[in-house]
Amino acid sequence: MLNRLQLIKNHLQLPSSTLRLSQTRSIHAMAPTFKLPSGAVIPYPAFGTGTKWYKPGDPTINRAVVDAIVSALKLGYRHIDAAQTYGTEGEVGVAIKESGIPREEIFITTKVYQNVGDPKKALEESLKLLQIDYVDLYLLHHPFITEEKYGITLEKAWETLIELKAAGLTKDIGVSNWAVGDLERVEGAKEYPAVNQIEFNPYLQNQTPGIVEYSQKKGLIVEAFTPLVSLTEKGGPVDEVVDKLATKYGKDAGQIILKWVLARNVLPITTSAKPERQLSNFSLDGFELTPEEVEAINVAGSKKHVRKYWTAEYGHITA
Ligand SMILES: NC(=O)C1=CN([C@@H]2O[C@H](COP(=O)(O)OP(=O)(O)OC[C@H]3O[C@@H](n4cnc5c(N)ncnc54)[C@H](O)[C@@H]3O)[C@@H](O)[C@H]2O)C=CC1
Ligand SMILES: O=CCc1c[nH]c2ccccc12
Repeated sequence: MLNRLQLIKNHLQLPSSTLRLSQTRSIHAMAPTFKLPSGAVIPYPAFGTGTKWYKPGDPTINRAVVDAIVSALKLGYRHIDAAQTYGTEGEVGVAIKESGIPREEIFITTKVYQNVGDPKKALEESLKLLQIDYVDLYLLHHPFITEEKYGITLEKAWETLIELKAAGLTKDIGVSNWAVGDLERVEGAKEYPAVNQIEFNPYLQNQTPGIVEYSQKKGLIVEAFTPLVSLTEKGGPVDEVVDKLATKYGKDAGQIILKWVLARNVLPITTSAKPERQLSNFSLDGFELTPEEVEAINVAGSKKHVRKYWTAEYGHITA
């Protein structure tokens, strides 16, 4: 089998069949499994198509975004995190076709934000852009849903996602940026969210008070966006701990942090335009952080608070 560095040099020439996840990830006893109510297991790390790639309201296909997604798929990523609001669902659809990887081998998440007033219409528009007839996971992008602003209540929006799952337009359903109080509002629904995608990293170990423990106790899979903020905003208290561990394990800082996310039983969503980083962020096997090393990052990270998203809504609450 090609070694990973050789892989990076050749990855654009990989045959369209490319690598199968089983070829690129040894099954490690410590590796968490993120199993959904449908029985599907969510691959990780997810490749993000927001943040770096935002183009809201711009329907033109950005080749650089397509190429980045194709590169990630050819390197072995099998989970794409999308959202209607990013404006990049068209690029995801083109990239899946160009990758030559069968659709059923790719776990595709998308989300509804601005047009949450009609989730069915929103999902149908997303499926058209993605060039697929179902998504694997559909999320309410945020909980700030009111009749005044969107013409629908949070509870009704959630019930609509339950209907969309029953109709087969999505295999599983969940939420993003929800706090404990939001989850309590759908406690009595026919189905409960399977996923809560939140901002999570050493500098934000609870996006809102108690949300990680509450979500995991209730059986939700917690997904982490912005896991690498301590790298994108260097100079914080985790740097020394992470750098020492990177040296100890012969890995880069990104791999240490993504491994820390997994050790917290949270699924990381990250992104990069660089194939080398894409490969590095995907290569998370072959080592495990000890509980003491995980705790060292917990403690160091708790000394600094960074929130990048939803500050208008959540402010800078330190959960
Ligand atoms: N549900 C929501 O409200 C949100 C969801 N997301 C999702 O999460 C995805 C990832 O979010 P990000 O903040 O971009 O994640 P992130 O914290 O992984 O940051 C990615 C950035 O880190 C840098 N980077 C990547 N790999 C690196 C490495 N190995 N070493 C050093 N630097 C590295 C690159 O500059 C890259 O743009 C988004 O694309 C989107 O899909 C992001 C924000 C909010
Ligand atoms: O999901 C990404 C974060 C986000 C929060 N608000 C907006 C608005 C438009 C695009 C992305 C986002």
